[in-house]
Amino acid sequence: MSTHHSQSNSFNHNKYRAFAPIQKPDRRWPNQIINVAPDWCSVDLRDGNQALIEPMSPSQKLEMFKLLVDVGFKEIEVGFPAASAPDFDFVRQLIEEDLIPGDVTIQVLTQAREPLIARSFEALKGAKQAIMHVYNSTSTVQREQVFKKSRDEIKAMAIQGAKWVRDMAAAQPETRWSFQYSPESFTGTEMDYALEVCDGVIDVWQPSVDNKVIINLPATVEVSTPNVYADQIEWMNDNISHRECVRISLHTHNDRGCGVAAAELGVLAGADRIEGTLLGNGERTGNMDIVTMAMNIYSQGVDPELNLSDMDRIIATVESCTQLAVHPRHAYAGELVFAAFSGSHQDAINKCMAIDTQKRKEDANAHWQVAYLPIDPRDLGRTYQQVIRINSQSGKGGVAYVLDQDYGIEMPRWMQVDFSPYIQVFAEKSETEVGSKAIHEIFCDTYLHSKTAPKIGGYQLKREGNTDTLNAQLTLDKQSFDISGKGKGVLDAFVRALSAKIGHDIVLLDYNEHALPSKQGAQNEQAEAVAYVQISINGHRYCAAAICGDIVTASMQAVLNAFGRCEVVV
Ligand SMILES: CC(=O)SCCNC(=O)CCNC(=O)[C@H](O)C(C)(C)COP(=O)(O)OP(=O)(O)OC[C@H]1O[C@@H](n2cnc3c(N)ncnc32)[C@H](O)[C@@H]1OP(=O)(O)O
Ligand SMILES: CC(C)C(=O)C(=O)O
Ligand SMILES: [Mg+2]
Repeated sequence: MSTHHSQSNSFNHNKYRAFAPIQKPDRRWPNQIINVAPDWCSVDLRDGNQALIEPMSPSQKLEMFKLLVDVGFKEIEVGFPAASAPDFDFVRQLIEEDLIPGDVTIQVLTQAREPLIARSFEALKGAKQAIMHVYNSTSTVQREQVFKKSRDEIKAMAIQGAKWVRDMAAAQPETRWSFQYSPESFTGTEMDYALEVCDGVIDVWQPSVDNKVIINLPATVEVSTPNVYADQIEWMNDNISHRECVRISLHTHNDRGCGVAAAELGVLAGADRIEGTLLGNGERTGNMDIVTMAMNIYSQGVDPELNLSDMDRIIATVESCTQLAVHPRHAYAGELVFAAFSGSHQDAINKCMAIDTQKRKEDANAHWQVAYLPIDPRDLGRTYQQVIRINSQSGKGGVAYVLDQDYGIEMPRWMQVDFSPYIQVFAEKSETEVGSKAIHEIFCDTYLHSKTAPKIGGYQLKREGNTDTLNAQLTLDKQSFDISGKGKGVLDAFVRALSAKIGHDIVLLDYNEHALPSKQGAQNEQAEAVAYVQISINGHRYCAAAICGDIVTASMQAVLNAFGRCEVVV
């Protein structure tokens, strides 16, 4: 019986076949952990570059190279010099202008073709140390359909390539050479055959423990779940000849979205080295993203041996060199990856951050345990502004956090409850994010700048025993009037005086005050204080605040501002 799916030509799963997992009863990698960083090799300037709409210009390449050096890469694939004059010239520039630090080894890629290998050696003339990376495709599909060659013929191509590399390197002894071989499309290659080819190349190069060869096992196209890749790597790790003289390197792509996962599982399976690019630019869906993998390692308390703390520079450089924007949700680097808009997340982040701040005062290495934030955003130069952001999904905690961080306004909880709906209504109406300036303006308009509130002109206070006697002069609409009252404390006396004046009982429900941080850049400026009050008149509650150099005036003005919000007229 035909189904809708089988009738459709354009979306027909029947033309695909499941990837056959390899049988591996002795699988060990699931029980391993990554407790040391692998050796990293950046291929931004080669695999990343060859995938761009417009390959990098010489100045972009140099900018990228400098970034890679500063981040801490010790091995950098700088190009495919036989491909084009700009690729060749860039390698020459690095060598002739002595731009390669002593502890950095450059690497170039070449096909297993004599003229291309010769051109690549020419490009590397005068290099102190270098890796010559030669590849040929070994997969069934490539053998049968692209090269139309038998297994033996493809193996012979690899071995011949290895011999050319060996012999041409011997002719340039001033350079300390390392050799790298990639059975390209390794994951689509029968394992016994991939092993046979790699062993053949190793046999030509005769590595030693002191001069190892690199066998790079690429997932040129990601075709399986990452566990299958890990099985393949573990199998190669167990069976390759002269393992002690070989660095097993991984080079994964991201076709199924698991390039990082495959590389991580491959390291569990015994690999020593990882090739990838910063933020994952590369062929099709990209190369394995080294930023993500290194940060994953970092987040487990292991030194990734790359310094990614200047994430803004990494993003800016990658974007300007590749002309590709970093996705706002890109792991660790995206603009939104540490941002919390939703109220419950903000609440949890706030509470955990408060505890973390205390913990960190005592121990800089205290365990980072902040809900919703797998790592401390400050490690990557991110600020709290990028963490707590306000829109219609936010709650009182987030709004309070923004006012506190940007304006030093530490709203008490009862006022947060009162204030939150004002922001909610604004966010719903504007249908946009509400910035901290707008939040502050709404706070001032709501609580500080009541047009109908009288202003304190002056006051006199006398204390006898426990009783304060207060006379205060108020102004409203250019008219002045006096009020007076007695109470236990200034505020009590003031509230009684005002109640008597208006003929309604005012009940002071809540009161908080604190000093405000001095404004940035202001010198010798008198510190200001803020007072927050909640009063009740005729069963209705009103909140307000006031800011003043004198806390007594601030507290009385806050009561007046709250009073100004009610409908009762003096
Ligand atoms: C998975 C990867 O990323 S591999 C790296 C891929 N990167 C690039 O290709 C970018 C740089 N490449 C180039 O600029 C060009 O391909 C060049 C200059 C290297 C070669 O260009 P051309 O000589 O025109 O050959 P072309 O690229 O079409 O290659 C196809 C030929 O090379 C052969 N070939 C391809 N790869 C290899 C290899 N690794 N080893 C030996 N021969 C190879 C093919 O069988 C084919 O041979 P044929 O012409 O006899 O059919
Ligand atoms: C040249 C090789 C390593 C490559 O880029 C790939 O297979 O993806
Ligand atoms: Mg690749």
